[in-house]
Amino acid sequence: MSRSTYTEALLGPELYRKVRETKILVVGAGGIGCELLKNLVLVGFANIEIIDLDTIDLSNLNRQFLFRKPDISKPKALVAASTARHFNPSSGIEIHARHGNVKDSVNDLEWIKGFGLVMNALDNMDARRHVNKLCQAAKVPLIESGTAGYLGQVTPMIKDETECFDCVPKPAPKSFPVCTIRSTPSEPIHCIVWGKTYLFGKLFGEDDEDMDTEELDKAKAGGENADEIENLKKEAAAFREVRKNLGEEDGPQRVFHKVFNEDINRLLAMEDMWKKEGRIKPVPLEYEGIMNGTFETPPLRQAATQQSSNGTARPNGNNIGKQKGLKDQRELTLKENLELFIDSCKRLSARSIAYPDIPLSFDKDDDDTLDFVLATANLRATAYGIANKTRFQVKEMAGNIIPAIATTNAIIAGLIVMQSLNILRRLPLPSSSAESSAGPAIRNVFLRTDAIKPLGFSVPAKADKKCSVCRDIYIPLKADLQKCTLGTFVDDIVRSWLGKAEFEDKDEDEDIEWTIFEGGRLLADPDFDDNYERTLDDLDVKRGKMLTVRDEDGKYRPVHFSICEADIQASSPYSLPDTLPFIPLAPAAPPPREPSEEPVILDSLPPPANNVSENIPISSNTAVGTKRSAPDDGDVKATTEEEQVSKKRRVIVADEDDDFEIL
Ligand SMILES: Nc1ncnc2c1ncn2[C@@H]1O[C@H](COP(=O)(O)OP(=O)(O)OP(=O)(O)O)[C@@H](O)[C@H]1O
Ligand SMILES: [Zn+2]
Repeated sequence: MSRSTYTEALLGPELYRKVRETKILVVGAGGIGCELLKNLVLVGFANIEIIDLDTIDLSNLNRQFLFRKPDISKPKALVAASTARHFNPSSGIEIHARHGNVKDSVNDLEWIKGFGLVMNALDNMDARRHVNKLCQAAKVPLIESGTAGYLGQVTPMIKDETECFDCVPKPAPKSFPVCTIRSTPSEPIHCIVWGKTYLFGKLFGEDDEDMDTEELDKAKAGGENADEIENLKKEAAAFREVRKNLGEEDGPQRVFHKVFNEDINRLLAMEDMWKKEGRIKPVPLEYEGIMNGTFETPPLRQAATQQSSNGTARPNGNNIGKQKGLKDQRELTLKENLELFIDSCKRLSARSIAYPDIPLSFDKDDDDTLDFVLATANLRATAYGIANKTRFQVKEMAGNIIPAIATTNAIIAGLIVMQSLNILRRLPLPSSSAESSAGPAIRNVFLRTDAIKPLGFSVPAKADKKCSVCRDIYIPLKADLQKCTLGTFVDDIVRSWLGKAEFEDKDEDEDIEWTIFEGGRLLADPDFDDNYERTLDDLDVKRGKMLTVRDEDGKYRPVHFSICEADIQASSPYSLPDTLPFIPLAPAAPPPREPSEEPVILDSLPPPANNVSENIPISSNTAVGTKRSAPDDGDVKATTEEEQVSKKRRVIVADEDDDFEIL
């Protein structure tokens, strides 16, 4: 009896053949990816490609069971494949492992079309969106998944049948007004964000004066207190001074004095600022007093508001330090925080001096950076009468950690395989030319903390008609980029070829005018043909990118020509599909976006370590509101596609990078 006898009997010969023949792509070899790969191999999937950009870290070993200690620093995808292969040695399984970014240009539309089914096991929005777009463009079914602590989710996404990843608007990640962070914190998280994104950056990160000024000017324009903003500008200039002296013996002590004493005194001098209801004045910290135990710790703000404005002084924290328990889970005394501040400053400044060209950045797993943020946040919290946090808590909050639980990942990986079988039932055998059939219903599956019914199911929603990802038109364009000019693209491909396509509700004499974009760049429009002579290569339109074609009136859905590897046999510099697309009408333009209530936001935290859940919004690692416009490039108009479109239509179109979430 062979190893596959039972599986074959269970699935039936036809489904089992599909399992053997369908080419599967797994994106991510982390917590879910490792479990998934192991399951796929055990079920008998025989043609798998797995891609991951990362190498194995010690912290992965507690839940990514395809890895062992000697594998640390090796590429995840390669090790995962070589371990998993042995689980089913007799079955002729092929696992093609790739160490790389799924967003690399070689992973183009033609590449993704080579798969029968794609499974995401990712941890960030950016990559999820990218794979979603590729799958929608190529019409390849995608199973999206994620976990967050005890919660998890599996969501099949099938073109024209279910919503796609981008159909659902994503909530913006938590952000805070700049003045709350810089001048008037009221919660521990405000102090942590300040230590991690502001003070850390000022002392050890990239010193970007322009960005700083720009941020503060924006805050002022957005209505924040003008005096306060001027004050913050002075403070930023003073930082440049202390940063220079950080390496000296008393450098950290001078930073302490500036930040926790001088700057606080300066803020206190701004009487108006403290008149606002609910604001509690901070207390400047004193180095000598803390060190010799004479400094009187300010009362906690709850106590201060409940009692008189004088409040009751907190004990000096000397008893706190004697608490029992794990080292990381006990609260430090004020003196310990100060000592840790000085010590971590020294460690970090030694690193900065040793490698002056490499700006440091916060990493929850880097003890020096975590110690600095811990001490800084607690010192600031003390000055403002805010409760202190333990090292464990600061790590969790600063690292935006949602605990990754191996069992949750394992359950979700199992559910992905169950859904993949449902999808395979309706797909034709790769070796047959039949159309896909209406197979069993596919379901979104949720793992939740309900002891009676831990699994929930829902029928996937239909695609949102307005979704700019799954409702647009995608066309593979195999092009010799050194030969194909933009003029050829506009005249031969857009006007002649696409012009012959069927357009919904098009009048016979309607003459469509086109605008061409690549990502955020406007390359051509009816009044702008300066780039016509340039080749696509010269315009940096490379494999994996898309040339987007929009009609001037915004009547039709945009058409994206996805650049694929040139067909070497073709005599022409480009080749197109045999059939012309049908171009539907665009949905009505969205209403102008309301200005946000909080004019200036400070991006706070990086993406969480793990994935998704039913109710927990999880942010991307792309910075809030940043536009990835290309560098100015000759005649190319370096402006965003959205800006151009919105100018033309006088409609403000939401930048998709502003919206993150996860489902
Ligand atoms: N663009 C990408 N291309 C390929 N792989 C990616 C991409 N983005 C993320 N990944 C991979 O997806 C996997 C997600 O796994 P997981 O959520 O368990 O994260 P992790 O990095 O292993 O763990 P942790 O974040 O907790 O340290 C990671 O191995 C990561 O390298
Ligand atoms: Zn969609």
